[in-house]
Amino acid sequence: MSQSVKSVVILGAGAWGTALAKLAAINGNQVHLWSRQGSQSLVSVLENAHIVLSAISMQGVRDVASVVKSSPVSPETIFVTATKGLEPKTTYTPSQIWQEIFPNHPVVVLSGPNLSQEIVRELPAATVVASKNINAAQSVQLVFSSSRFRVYTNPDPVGVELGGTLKNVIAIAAGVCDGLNLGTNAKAALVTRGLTEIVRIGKNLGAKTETFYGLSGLGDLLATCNSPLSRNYQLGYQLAHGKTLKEILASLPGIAEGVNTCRVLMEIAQQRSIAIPISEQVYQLLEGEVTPQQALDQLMLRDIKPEFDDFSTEQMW
Ligand SMILES: NC(=O)C1=CN([C@@H]2O[C@H](COP(=O)(O)OP(=O)(O)OC[C@H]3O[C@@H](n4cnc5c(N)ncnc54)[C@H](OP(=O)(O)O)[C@@H]3O)[C@@H](O)[C@H]2O)C=CC1
Ligand SMILES: O=C(CO)COP(=O)(O)O
Repeated sequence: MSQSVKSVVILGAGAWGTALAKLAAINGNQVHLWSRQGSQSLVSVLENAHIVLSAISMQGVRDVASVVKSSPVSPETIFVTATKGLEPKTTYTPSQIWQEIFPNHPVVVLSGPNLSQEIVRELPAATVVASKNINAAQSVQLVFSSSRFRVYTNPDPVGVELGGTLKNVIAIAAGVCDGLNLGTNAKAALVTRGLTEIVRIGKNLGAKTETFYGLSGLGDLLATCNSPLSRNYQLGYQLAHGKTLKEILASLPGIAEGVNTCRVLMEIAQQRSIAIPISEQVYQLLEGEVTPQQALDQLMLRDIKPEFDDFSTEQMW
């Protein structure tokens, strides 16, 4: 694989930004890792950047994107977003925010089963780069692809982004499931029905259903729901052990985006009348309205129904 050296700016020196900076540097790219706490100004690092990748947590995305907007960037710059969240005020995904602020630049979503602690240990992993602009997605693919990180392109940025974002809510439920010792059958049922909720929401928001069965959907759901390295899973696990949300957040290493995402997700589901029973129980649990055991009972005692929403269609999705 050959390519010209690119100037890559990574915004956010948290766990994921640091891991991605390492991956881009492996291929000989010129990488600048920017943090608001560092000494370099944003203006100085953005000069001549081919690729600007944001690994900022959701709450900071619009602020940082607005500051980038007021800095000189090349008209050729590709923006990449690796954030997994939803904006409370607008319900926008991060890529929708970047595209709104930079309407004339290509925006690429990078998302997949990518627990950063495994990636910094140089364990093998795969991810997806998705964009309406296939050339931009391929440029980003070349920057990050290596013998330890396999990068696929995909033409459905919203689907890729929603898979990575919505699975965080199900990962909280999966942590609760394991924390309550409910067993492998329960966990399989939870994750599978969780995927159904993700597909329902995603389809309604214009994503392609098949995207959710790929790496950025099912792949990331499996990784996050089965690993204690996931902050969202950990949060659910500790809730099941009786800790309060406040206590857990105070000791969690980094952000658990599922908490904010769950609130925004509930709003979207209510506005569009979409059934998301598992996510709704996660919401009530986070709000302190139910205990983990009560959430489980509510799910098990729901009205019985067919497995699929519409069995008359030939394709199940
Ligand atoms: N860790 C992982 O395994 C993965 C994480 N992600 C996603 O990547 C995103 C970041 O996650 P992660 O790196 O783990 O989180 P961290 O909590 O480790 O880091 C968050 C980063 O965002 C920065 N930030 C937050 N708000 C602002 C702001 N207003 N202005 C400037 N910088 C800001 C923080 O800066 P500061 O340090 O100065 O506070 C920090 O660099 C999340 O959306 C997460 O879901 C995606 C895939 C894998
Ligand atoms: O998104 C992730 C893995 O793909 C990271 O999950 P957490 O944010 O739950 O740690």
